[in-house]
Amino acid sequence: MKICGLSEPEHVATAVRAGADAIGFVMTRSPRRVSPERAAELAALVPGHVLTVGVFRGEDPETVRAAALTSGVRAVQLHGNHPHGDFTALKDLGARLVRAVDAQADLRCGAYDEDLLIVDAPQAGSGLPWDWAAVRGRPSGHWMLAGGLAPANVGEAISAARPWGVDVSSGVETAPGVKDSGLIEDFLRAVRRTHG
Ligand SMILES: O=C(O)c1ccccc1NCC(=O)[C@H](O)[C@H](O)COP(=O)(O)O
Repeated sequence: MKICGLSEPEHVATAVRAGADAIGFVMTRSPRRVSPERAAELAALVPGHVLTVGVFRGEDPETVRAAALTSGVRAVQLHGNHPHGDFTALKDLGARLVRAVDAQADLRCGAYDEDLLIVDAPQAGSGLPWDWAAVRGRPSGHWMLAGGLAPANVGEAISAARPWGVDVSSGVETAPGVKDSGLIEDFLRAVRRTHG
């Protein structure tokens, strides 16, 4: 269970307390953008058993590397059509590599030497639901479902796609970039309920 796009200590604390496995800091163009320095302050609040993830889209590997080192995140998530070479260039960073793509992409986790695959909506961070059932049985390895998930629909989405994990941002917000502690708790509770 990953909660993405956090920018306030209060919401980091809520996500950790409520049982998130991973927390994402968006360091690319977005209403959720935080600087690498701000991400470092937030990452320092996260205990070791929760993975901190820096989210990027379209930046070159050296920019990603610099931001990852400044922020101290333990994983980097490259969104969209990053070439295989970008993952290869970051292999020695010492961070886990996450590839986030839409359902049209190669859905084999590891095909780009990544450690984790996220299958997302065509428009990342839009909060728009998509046809989750269409990917059922297609991705291989460790993969998370994202895109339009929320407390009220995550159970249905898990049943439809059968992912290894789930990732949310807009669905735990009251406006783009404004997280809500109650919604974060509701989301994590709904996921646990689905898994019995
Ligand atoms: O959140 C953004 O604005 C964003 C911008 C650019 C690349 C990635 C971005 N977000 C990644 C995520 O938060 C999640 O992986 C996922 O897309 C969340 O989708 P949703 O729950 O529909 O907001």
